[in-house]
Amino acid sequence: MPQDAPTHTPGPLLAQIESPADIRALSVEQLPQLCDELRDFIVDIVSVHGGHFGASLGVVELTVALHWAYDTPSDQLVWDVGHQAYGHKILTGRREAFPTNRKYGGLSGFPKRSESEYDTFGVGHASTSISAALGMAKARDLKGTDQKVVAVIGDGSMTGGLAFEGLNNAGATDSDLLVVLNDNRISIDPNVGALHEYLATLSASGKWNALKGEVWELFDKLKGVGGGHLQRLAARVEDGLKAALTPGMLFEAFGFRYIGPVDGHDVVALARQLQRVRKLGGPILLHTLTVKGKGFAPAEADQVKWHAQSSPFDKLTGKSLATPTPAGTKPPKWQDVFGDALIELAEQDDRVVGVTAAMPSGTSLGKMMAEMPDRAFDVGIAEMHAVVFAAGLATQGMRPFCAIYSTFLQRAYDGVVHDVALQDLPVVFCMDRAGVAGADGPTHHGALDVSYMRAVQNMVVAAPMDEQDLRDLLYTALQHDGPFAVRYPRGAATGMALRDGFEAIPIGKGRKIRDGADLAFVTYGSIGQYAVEACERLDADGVRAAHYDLRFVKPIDAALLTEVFGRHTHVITVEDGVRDGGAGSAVVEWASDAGALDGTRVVRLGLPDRFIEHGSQRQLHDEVGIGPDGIVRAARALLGAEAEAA
Ligand SMILES: Cc1ncc(C[n+]2csc(CCOP(=O)(O)OP(=O)(O)O)c2C)c(N)n1
Ligand SMILES: CC(=O)[C@@H](O)[C@H](O)COP(=O)(O)O
Ligand SMILES: [Mg+2]
Repeated sequence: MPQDAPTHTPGPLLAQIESPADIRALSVEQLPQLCDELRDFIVDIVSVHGGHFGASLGVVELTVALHWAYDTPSDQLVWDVGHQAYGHKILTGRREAFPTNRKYGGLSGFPKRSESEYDTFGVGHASTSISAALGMAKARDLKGTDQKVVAVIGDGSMTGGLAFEGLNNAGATDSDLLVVLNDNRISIDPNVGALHEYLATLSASGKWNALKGEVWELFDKLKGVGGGHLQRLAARVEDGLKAALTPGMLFEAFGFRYIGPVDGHDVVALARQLQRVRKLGGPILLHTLTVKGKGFAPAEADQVKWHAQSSPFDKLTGKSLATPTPAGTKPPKWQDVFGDALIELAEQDDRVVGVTAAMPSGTSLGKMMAEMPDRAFDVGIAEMHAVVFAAGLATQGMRPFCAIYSTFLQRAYDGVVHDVALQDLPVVFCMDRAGVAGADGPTHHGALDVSYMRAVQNMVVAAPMDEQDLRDLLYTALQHDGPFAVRYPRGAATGMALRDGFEAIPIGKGRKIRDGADLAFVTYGSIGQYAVEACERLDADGVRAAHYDLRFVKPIDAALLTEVFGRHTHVITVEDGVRDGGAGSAVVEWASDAGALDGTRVVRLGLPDRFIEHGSQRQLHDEVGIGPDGIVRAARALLGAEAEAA
């Protein structure tokens, strides 16, 4: 357990739960107490250590009821996204380790197969649970075993196309599969789309459900009396009425037996319901209604804010316990620089529109949605759709800026290639959370975008070293008549003074940050700030390093690299992304093609060819050697090795 993780005391019943078998030993009447204690424990831990919050509070009863009614880990429980699985982790042998959640070397914030046999499927990205669960169910059928498979998916995650692909496939099979639709009527931000509206009508169908009972009773009576003609007529009317009025008709049409909506906070009723459902066969969808943040008043009142918490808070009032930063001293977040710049661009140019896939707060596109609701679109958790939708907008002369986290854009790669680049459409990919994302870990690191974007024909691929450059690159992208990708990281930018307005940057033009005779750093993106620090530290050693900021990996700045390779025999490239195919590769490929490599040693610093776990961004940068220490070390090693060889 990391050293700085204080211990927390669970309630008496929770303290006895070492595994779900202990939950199953409880009577159903004891479950409410277990839920109360579990909820308190989650609040206790997150109030000190931070993490995702509202979603786990909302599924406390569902989690307890599932582990009570199902025989986990033999029965397979698949969580979608997994940010709501804190209760599951705590109940499945990880209570004592839970204070290490999301910390460097500690538990993962998401279910992870290597962490526990109860984590049946690794998650972090949304909408995968139904497909994965169906795969497990099919494997079971093929192997002739009899375990049950349950997918738990939220209403937001259900807006993803992948979820529908899973439903479509599952509903056409006779495999036993339970999908629990945990409907709390919110995503990270307010949920959107027609499905959201549909679910709202189902949720409101409580009155109909009551009436329905009476209507079906009447039909049963009618069928039991009178002659055959009356019975047949009653049966036909009943079928017709059911088809027309049954809540969940959409899911029934997908081949699922729909049950619900049920109160997801009545743990006793829910546990009994699940016990009954476990005995049924075929694809079933159980629709539970829950409240995100349940039981913690501030989180219920502001569900967007309490989706996750990064700093400590008072566990009674919710008041932040973080040391306040004096006003005006906090550098802006990269995402806000983007969000503000986009509004300015949109004010200047009617063609500018914004697109996000369910991340208005995270990308700060929400600012434009608030100011220009007609020109900024949240399309739901639907990255592929977002990209193709943007492509469609671009065919009609609009200039879409697609703000998508680097990691989530992976899901839309075919749209990037087939729908945007191949048609040379002017879509701007604003790839937020590029580089290591931090506590969310490997599912969320934006590790691959430099490599995957570099490979795409027609694409301009850029990254700002500071926020002035981000603004200017966005402006440059707007002037460009083809696809353009720009990446920037999670967290705070430099805090530099920004000039008014924008300046176009010639496409493919990097810049020299400083001269130096002993070696050259060639950096790509905001990680270049570490090289600035490294240069200062090397100065103190009497090593004079030059520093070049590439800005573009495609097209790459041939003039700048001609200077680098013309003047230096020691070059270190630095990037916050995988080394394979990344900016360093681009530099070496250019030098090789240009015949400029001759005698020059190039060291490429970046993410290695393995998945990087979670921790703070700085811890992870240091781990892989792209923090200031690592850069200085690499420089000394390179120069030292040469000195030794001489
Ligand atoms: C592919 C993908 N896109 C976006 C996200 C970011 N994301 C994480 S949770 C979430 C909202 C999920 O909403 P819902 O399924 O309703 O769960 P809730 O938080 O309401 O419990 C989003 C958009 C993601 N994890 N994966
Ligand atoms: C679970 C999920 O995908 C999001 O909640 C994600 O953790 C948000 O990350 P940021 O905090 O970087 O917006
Ligand atoms: Mg939801």
